[in-house]
Amino acid sequence: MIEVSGLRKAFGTHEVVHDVSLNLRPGTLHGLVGANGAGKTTLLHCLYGLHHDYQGTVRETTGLSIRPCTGLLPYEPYFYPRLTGREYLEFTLQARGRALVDFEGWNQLLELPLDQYAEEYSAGMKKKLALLALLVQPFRYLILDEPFNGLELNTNLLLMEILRRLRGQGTGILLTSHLLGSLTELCDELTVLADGTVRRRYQAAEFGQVQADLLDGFYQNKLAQVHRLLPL
Ligand SMILES: Nc1ncnc2c1ncn2[C@@H]1O[C@H](COP(=O)(O)OP(=O)(O)OP(=O)(O)O)[C@@H](O)[C@H]1O
Repeated sequence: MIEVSGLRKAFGTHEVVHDVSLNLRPGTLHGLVGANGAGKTTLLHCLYGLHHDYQGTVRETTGLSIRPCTGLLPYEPYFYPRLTGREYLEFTLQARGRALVDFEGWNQLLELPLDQYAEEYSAGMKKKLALLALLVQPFRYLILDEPFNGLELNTNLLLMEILRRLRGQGTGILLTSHLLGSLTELCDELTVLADGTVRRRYQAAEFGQVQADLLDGFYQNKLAQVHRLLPL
């Protein structure tokens, strides 16, 4: 299991993650929700080791080093210029010292033009390529930052089934999304972040309360403001 304990992360003097603790267990789907700027991406980057200058601990409890057994889907995947989709996939395998595999089975699902330059893909195609690079190799953990964002409806439904299957095979998956319905349909556990702290955790049996907790007070205040700005 990946265990995060007492995590604090600042950019300069601005602390954006304050004393966050959470666990990611193998064979579970753990959703992370929170407003824009709540600290979700920063937390994921600390877990994956993209930030090292944090306080607290992030560890795999069996002693594994996290990065080699974990795949990260970044919020905005970046691709080197003049690299085709296929070359990018080959590069990601080689970078981890893995043998090349046949991509076609997975690409029958995502239907990418693998021989075109990845930098020329649409935003949704780039997201699919970054996902494909994770799906063609085995990982004990996956960290997915907004995996559904920008994907067409069919692919989102496929992705949900793929994530359920990976969970069934024992993968521990931590994902962020602003699509609450997708998270409550998919996840075993939700953590709500607000202003860099854990506001509340929910187990699946409690998911019915999440929408009311997250939205009702916020939405009623904003709705009153809309009515003030646009009186009928
Ligand atoms: N490189 C950086 N330098 C300075 N501040 C940063 C940096 N990255 C993030 N922040 C700040 O950290 C806070 C948390 O940002 P973060 O991207 O983690 O939020 P988020 O919850 O993922 O938001 P969103 O839902 O909009 O993606 C924000 O106030 C943001 O401005």
